[in-house]
Amino acid sequence: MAEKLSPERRDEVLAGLAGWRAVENRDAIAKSFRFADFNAAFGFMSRVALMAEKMDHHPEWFNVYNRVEVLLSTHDAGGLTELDVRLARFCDEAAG
Ligand SMILES: C[C@H](O)[C@H](O)[C@H]1CNC2=NC(N)=NC(=O)C2=N1
Repeated sequence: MAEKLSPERRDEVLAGLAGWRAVENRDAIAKSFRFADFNAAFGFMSRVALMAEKMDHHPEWFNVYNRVEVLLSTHDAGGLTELDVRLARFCDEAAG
């Protein structure tokens, strides 16, 4: 199982991930993505979903029309791990 990030690594990760923020009262990161329309938002979600399955690491997310709120945390570890960092980077790539 992946290990929780050290406080130092957590700070470093947050500084390096544009638009991602620490979630209050939870060891997790979140970002709000906005797209041109629902089609673009759902395309993004499809790309992330396929990667999430491959990684066996899944986002918590919420979609309304062109907006996708993504929250990442490793449930098995009870907090942030390198798996979340990897999926966050993929989300940024998949958003274009
Ligand atoms: C049983 C299964 O492997 C686990 O529930 C996986 C699936 N996807 C997961 N996704 C996330 N974000 N965290 C997990 O701990 C996790 N665990």
